[in-house]
Formats: sequence, C-alpha cells, structure tokens
Amino acid sequence: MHIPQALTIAGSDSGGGAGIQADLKTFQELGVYGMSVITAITAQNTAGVQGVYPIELEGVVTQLHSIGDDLQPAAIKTGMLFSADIIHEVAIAVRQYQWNTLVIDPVMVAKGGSVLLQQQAIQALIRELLPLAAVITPNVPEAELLTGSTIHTLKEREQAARQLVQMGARAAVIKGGHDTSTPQAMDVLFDGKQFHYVEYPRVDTPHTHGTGCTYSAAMTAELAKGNGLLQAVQTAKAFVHAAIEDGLGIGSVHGPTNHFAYRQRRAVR
Ligand SMILES: Nc1ncnc2c1ncn2[C@@H]1O[C@H](COP(=O)(O)OP(=O)(O)OP(=O)(O)O)[C@@H](O)[C@H]1O
Ligand SMILES: Cc1ncc(CO)c(N)n1
Repeated sequence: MHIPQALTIAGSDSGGGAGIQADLKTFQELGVYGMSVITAITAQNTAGVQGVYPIELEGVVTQLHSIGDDLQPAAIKTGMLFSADIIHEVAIAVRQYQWNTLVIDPVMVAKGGSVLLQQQAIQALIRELLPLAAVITPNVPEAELLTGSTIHTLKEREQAARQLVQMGARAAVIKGGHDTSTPQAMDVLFDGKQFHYVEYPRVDTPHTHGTGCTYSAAMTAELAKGNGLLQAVQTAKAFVHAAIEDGLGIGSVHGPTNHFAYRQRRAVR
C-alpha cells in the first residue's frame, strides 16, 4: 500500500491548535503520513503565548538529516522558523534532499502579537527560502512585510501575489482572513500565469487559533497526494472552512479549529 508522506518544519503549540500539532492532525485527517522537524517549543494556549523556547540549531539540523537520510516526504511545509540561522539550515536541507514541493507559511506573529519570527530573519526568509517555494501563503500583514508594499484593495493583493512570484516563489496565495470588510473570506492564488479566487462566507467566531497552519498543512497534504496546486488550494479551503465553522469550543479565549470536521462531514454525506 502506498501512503503519501508529508513533512512539517514548524514550532510546537502546547495548546494543540496551531503549529506542529495542527499540521500533523491535518495530515492524518487527509490520509497522509506526517513527519515533523520541531524548530521551537511554544508554551501556548487559547489565551496567548506564555513562552517561546527555540531548539538549539544542532537539534534542528539533526532532525532535518534524520528525515532526509531515510524518509521521502512528497511535500514539505514550513511554519514557525523563528531565526535566520534556522532558515539558513532549512534552505540547505531543502536543496540537498530536493524537497521540491515546498509550501511556505511565513508565520511571523501569533494572533495575540507574540513574535514567532525574529525581525532580522525576514530578509533570510526572502533571500534563502522564498525562491525554493512551490507556493507561499502569507496573510495580508505578512505579505506587506515580504513585499514592502501596503495592501488595502484586491488589486493590491493581486499585485503582491505577482510580486512574490517575481521574488522567486512559483506561486502565492494571499489570504483574506484578516479583511473583515467583506462578508466573504477570499484568498487570491497567483499560479505564475493566472489569478484564482477561492472563497467561502466569513464565519463570525473568535475561535480561529491555528487557521493559517491548518490551511497550509491541508495544501501540503493534497500536494503530497499528487494533486495540482489549484485543486490542493480548493480542498485546503474546504478543510479549513469546515474546521472554523464547526469550532470545538475548547479553552477560554481564541479556541482551536475542528480538525475532525471535514472528514466527519464527508462521512455523513
Ligand atoms: N472567520 C473566518 N471565516 C472563514 N474563513 C476564515 C476566517 N478566518 C480565516 N479564514 C480563512 O482561513 C484561512 C487561513 O487564513 P488566516 O488569514 O486566518 O491565516 P493566518 O492569519 O495566517 O492564521 P494564523 O493566525 O493561524 O497564522 C484562509 O483561507 C482564510 O480565508
Ligand atoms: C507554534 C505556532 N506556529 C504558528 C502559529 C500561528 O498561528 C502559532 N500561534 N504557533
């Protein structure tokens, strides 16, 4: 039996809603065998981030080699990378092991404002990792920092997606989760040739902890199965929308999404 395999390189979220935990749950729900390289431990819950503890560089490098020397992930995603040094080592491993289907979720700050990527690491992300990306999935504030442009309108989002491709990514998805001015949560995909618009109604809920991680992990899982990018983005959008809509009501503040929801809905159909 062939099981598609995927790798996440990201931070641990003790609360289980974002980071490595969200990624592995999403891989499993979509029928993909998940592996992980942990870059940092965060002490985190639905109220916020209580602590960030980066893994020492040698520990990250050894994990990368443990995977690359033995296992063959068909798709890889990055989430919280924290430092320029970690980004540098990840870029070396991506090239060495020819991890060509790379999804970059350029995680920079948690929803409560805690720093998950050091300021001086943004340039390393742009220079070293972005040119290796099959797709990069920033939200609007992340896209602004990566491109150096302010983004208010749809035209500006399209321009930013095009610019990220000019900067070396093969494709870019600019997410619309932060734009509460429209009733639709619309994401713009530029695949290097064309724009595609993937949207679902915005869900009025405080329980959106880990949406970005879950979305990019679902995309990675679908790419690991051999699906094309547009199909992967569409399935990922359906997955994260179900996860937001059927929120679990766990924790006291910004609860996690429901990683079971997409599979459970399909089972009852
Ligand atoms: N309230 C909502 N209702 C419906 N869809 C949403 C909502 N919030 C976010 N989304 C969708 O969830 C996906 C993840 O986007 P989001 O903008 O939340 O990512 P993010 O800000 O990177 O998340 P994170 O804070 O977890 O890093 C996108 O497809 C976005 O459109
Ligand atoms: C570990 C981790 N990665 C990513 C995010 C962004 O949601 C988070 N809150 N925590």
